[in-house]
Amino acid sequence: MSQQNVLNVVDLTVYYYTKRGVIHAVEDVSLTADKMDFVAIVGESGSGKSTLVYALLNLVPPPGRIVKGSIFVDGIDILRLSGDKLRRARGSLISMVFQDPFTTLDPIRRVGDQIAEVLIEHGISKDEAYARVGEVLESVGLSRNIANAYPHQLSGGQRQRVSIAAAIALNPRVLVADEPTTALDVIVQKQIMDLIDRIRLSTGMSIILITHDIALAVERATKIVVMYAGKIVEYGSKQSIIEEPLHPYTQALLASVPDIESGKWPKSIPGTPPDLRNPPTGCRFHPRCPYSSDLCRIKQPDLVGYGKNHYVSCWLYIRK
Ligand SMILES: Nc1ncnc2c1ncn2[C@@H]1O[C@H](COP(=O)(O)OP(=O)(O)OP(=O)(O)O)[C@@H](O)[C@H]1O
Ligand code: NI
Repeated sequence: MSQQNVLNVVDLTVYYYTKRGVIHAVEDVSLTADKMDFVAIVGESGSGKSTLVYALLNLVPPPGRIVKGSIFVDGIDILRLSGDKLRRARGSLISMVFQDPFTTLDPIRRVGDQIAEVLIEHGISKDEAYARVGEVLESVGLSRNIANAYPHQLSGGQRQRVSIAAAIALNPRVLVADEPTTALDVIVQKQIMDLIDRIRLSTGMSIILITHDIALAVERATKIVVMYAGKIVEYGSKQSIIEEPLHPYTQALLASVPDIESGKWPKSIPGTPPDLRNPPTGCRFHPRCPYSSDLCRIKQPDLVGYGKNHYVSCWLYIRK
């Protein structure tokens, strides 16, 4: 992996230690993002997508714990930081936009004060912070006057723009977003995605976005990460993944995208995702895989390179 990667995740493993057992939510995940990359993380519910991105900011809630791994942003390992250093890294190196802006915005404070506070905490003077608030609100397509509004006076789309403004106010290298548009209607969803893309292209920020919407990933991403049961099963440039999906799970996911032109119904993937307290042996997808063999039941396949910028974890592609 080159030194130039803005984000470099190495062997990240995150478990939840619940009373009913240890949930293997993210296991040995490695991935990279370059400047201006738009990485879409896809996979069924419960596959570990949110756990992975919360870990990127060292924000996994208890009873979750990062068991091992490194997360380098610009060469700095976020997981080796604590206290003030960690707080400063959040926001200036990597920051996050959540699904529901109500969870991040304080309902009883003006939005401008909330954005300014983030800047002041990072050592910026009050005057400079308020000047930056106006600027960053405009950069997300809002008027400067919005600074005086309270969150409830804004529409859902405006609120999400405010949280994006707060997240990018310190010009982080990486912007992480966990399904940032699911609470919004379709037209506003597109506007917010256009905004995120514009920010990426104008600042060079890397975007890491979780989505349930495969069509959105196909439309916007430069890289696609496919997660299944806490593991990356396939990962690569968007082009290579859609032109030549290798993993049977990726093939099934892409086949589940409704084909509007042909009027075909989407195919759902037979079976259900496994219980991560006791994941299947070998390849975690083997119980649902139409191609599974004895080897798949016994031994976990490594994530191996297949062509340029394309990695897959499947025995079908490993010379035995
Ligand atoms: N706070 C928590 N305590 C215990 N287990 C958790 C917690 N958060 C997530 N998990 C478990 O970790 C696994 C991965 O969950 P995660 O939320 O990361 O998946 P996801 O891919 O983001 O799912 P979704 O698409 O539904 O948002 C699941 O088995 C889930 O039940
Ligand atoms: Ni999630």
